[in-house]
Amino acid sequence: MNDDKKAAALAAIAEVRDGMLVGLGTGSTAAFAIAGLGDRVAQGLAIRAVATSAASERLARAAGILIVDFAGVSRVDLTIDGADEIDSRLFAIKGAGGAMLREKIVAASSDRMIVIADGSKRVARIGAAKLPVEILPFAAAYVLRVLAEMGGAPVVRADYRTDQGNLVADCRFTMPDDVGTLAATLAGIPGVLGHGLFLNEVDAAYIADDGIVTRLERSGASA
Ligand SMILES: O=C[C@H](O)[C@H](O)[C@H](O)COP(=O)(O)O
Repeated sequence: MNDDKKAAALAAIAEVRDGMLVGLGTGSTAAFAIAGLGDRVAQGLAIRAVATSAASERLARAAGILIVDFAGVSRVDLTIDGADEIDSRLFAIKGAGGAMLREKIVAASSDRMIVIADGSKRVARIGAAKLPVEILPFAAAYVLRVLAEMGGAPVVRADYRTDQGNLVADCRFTMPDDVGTLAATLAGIPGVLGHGLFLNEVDAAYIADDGIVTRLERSGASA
């Protein structure tokens, strides 16, 4: 599985060119991309990067990648990130590592966003993975009530805060056909700061099975 994570990551970082501002994802698959980019930087690749988590920022700095503060960045050239599930529509569930809020912001700012994954993440339709929801602590009881009333059976991660100091509740919704309505409803709950449904952000996916990397493009093209 790790070999496939690495294969997908190395295929995706081949898209990174000199001068790019690169969004660095979070998680074990993104870590392979960060390490691979570090190797290319050591060989002369000139890039700057923004990180979607404190953990990825640490990894990137240790790998010799120049990190800039995303607060001053309005546009990223290319973001490479992992996912917990991805389907052929390039709908993804993210956030098992709790980084989905920053990940979605950086993805939204990116001209191109690539998901990298081993084949275990590829599904016919997203929905089996837990759907993480980031909650302002002040709003916790109210938001948890609403999520429960929506059928999400929320479970708050114990002893856990996001990089922004917020709570995460993992939900189990029966994924409707109209998943966009679920995404919009969740985003509209006062006190919800973000959630792990990525429906519009992913432009391409590199998915590796037994060393064979398949590229899916939002247009439907595959290589
Ligand atoms: O919050 C975590 C991120 O969304 C990760 O990109 C996602 O959970 C995939 O992580 P991994 O590559 O470790 O499976």
